[in-house]
Amino acid sequence: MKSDEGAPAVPAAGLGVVWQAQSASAAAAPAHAPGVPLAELRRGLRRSLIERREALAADVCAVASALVVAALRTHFPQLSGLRVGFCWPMRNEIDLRPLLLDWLRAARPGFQALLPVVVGAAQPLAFRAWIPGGTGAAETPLALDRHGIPYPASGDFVVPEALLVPVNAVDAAGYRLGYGGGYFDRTLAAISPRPLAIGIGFDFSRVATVWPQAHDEPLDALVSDAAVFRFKRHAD
Ligand SMILES: Nc1nc2c(c(=O)[nH]1)N(C=O)[C@@H](CNc1ccc(C(=O)N[C@@H](CCC(=O)O)C(=O)O)cc1)CN2
Ligand SMILES: Nc1ncnc2c1ncn2[C@@H]1O[C@H](COP(=O)(O)OP(=O)(O)OP(=O)(O)O)[C@@H](O)[C@H]1O
Repeated sequence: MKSDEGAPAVPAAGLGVVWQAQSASAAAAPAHAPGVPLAELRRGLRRSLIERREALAADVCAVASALVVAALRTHFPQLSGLRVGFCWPMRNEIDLRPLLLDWLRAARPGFQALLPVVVGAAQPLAFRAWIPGGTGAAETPLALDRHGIPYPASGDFVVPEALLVPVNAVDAAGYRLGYGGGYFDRTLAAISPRPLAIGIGFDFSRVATVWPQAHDEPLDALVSDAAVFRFKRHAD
């Protein structure tokens, strides 16, 4: 299969799917250190999991990325025909670029790879198409945003149908912690219809609770290097 050339040899269908109920009660914070403000607990959890990931060796990150890519191919094949937002990896995040590049080369009608554009600190993210070199089409010029992350410097804004959302922590109900900017929560709340939201991260990012807040938007699924988790919606 041409599109898999160069990909590390990992089992494509070896990862199981776990269904988890996303109940209203799961959103109620369970017992925690009495007297410690939730914002502080969330900050501490975010910091410790980012530190754990940043301490990983490059080859560990590469293997985890290959496993996540294999699971996305197997369990979410519909993504290859959608407008898919993903993130340029930073600080040892899972690297999805080889997958998006494969899907660009496959050129299924309707597919676009989109990168976020930070428009403003309290704004939802916008998205622009990413076309890397070597696809035959004009390459998208990248610039660095206020956080030092590459983003497409020009092009129309495009509304994503699915978002591959990096997680620093994710809980049993599908709530996540990012970097504390609130960007993805604002983005998921702003786009209608709501895009399919798939969390992407290391399996050690899974925790019992992130003490979700009123503004937190739950994920539909999480793909880690160990399994695929689907968060079932309960009719509220
Ligand atoms: N690779 C990648 N790109 C992404 C995201 C992401 O999670 N991963 N984002 C996902 O939303 C957006 C960027 N969000 C970010 C939010 C905060 C910081 C940041 O550096 N925050 C400071 C602390 C800020 C504060 O003082 O509160 C830090 O972590 O040091 C970086 C990116 C869009 N691009
Ligand atoms: N829909 C929203 N409307 C207004 N403010 C919001 C919204 N969503 C999040 N925020 C604000 O953003 C701030 C950070 O939120 P939170 O700690 O959940 O970020 P995060 O999910 O870790 O960040 P990110 O999505 O950027 O990775 C909070 O102070 C919150 O009030």
